[in-house]
Amino acid sequence: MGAETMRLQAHRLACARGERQLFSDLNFELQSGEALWLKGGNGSGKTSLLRLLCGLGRPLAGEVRWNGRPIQQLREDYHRQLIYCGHASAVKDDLSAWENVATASTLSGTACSREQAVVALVSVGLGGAADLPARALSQGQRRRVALARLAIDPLPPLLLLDEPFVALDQTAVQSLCRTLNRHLASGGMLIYTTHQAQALQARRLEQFDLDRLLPC
Ligand SMILES: Nc1ncnc2c1ncn2[C@@H]1O[C@H](COP(=O)(O)OP(=O)(O)OP(=O)(O)O)[C@@H](O)[C@H]1O
Repeated sequence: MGAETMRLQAHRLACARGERQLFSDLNFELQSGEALWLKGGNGSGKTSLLRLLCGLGRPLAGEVRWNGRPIQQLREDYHRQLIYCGHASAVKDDLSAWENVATASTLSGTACSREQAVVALVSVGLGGAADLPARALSQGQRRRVALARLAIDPLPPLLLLDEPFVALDQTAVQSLCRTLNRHLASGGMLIYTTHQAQALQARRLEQFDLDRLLPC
């Protein structure tokens, strides 16, 4: 990741879904080694905000900036800087668990062998399912397949994780926390949602509660 200081900024962001405006004038800045915990009740806009931050959604107003430049200008250059792990895990039914991990890693710029993918699956407690087609896995297991990508180094600097701890047992939660803490300690950045506090360590760990934003 290098010693370069990275910076993600949300600048006066406003977001609407359907007829409803979820938030406006939302601002924050995140730098290397820092984490942001997005809090808020169901429907408060956490997923919508993560989608704006990774460029999958367009804000009603304001902009997301990476190292001072709007992400709309950076496009692929920005996408290579991040992993977005959404609610609905992007796992392909026809591929085996290890093929899913290797494909996700390769597509995000880190070549991955079968052996590396299996080691990553072991770290999320799924080593025994490496050769099973994803369609044969439970929702929790599919989630672990998606998260196994995070166990393959090097990771891009920015991780955007929507409810990463859901459906994981205690061992898998601890393993994921270790991975995320390593990422933060090496200068990576993390934005995540969760309804349960986790033992994450960062140079700065901010909480942002979408329920506490002023009504639009
Ligand atoms: N595709 C869509 N079209 C219209 N409205 C949507 C769409 N997706 C989400 N919404 C609405 O936007 C609001 C915020 O949804 P969002 O998924 O961002 O909330 P959340 O905080 O992530 O919720 P949860 O904790 O339940 O995952 C909700 O009221 C939801 O109904």
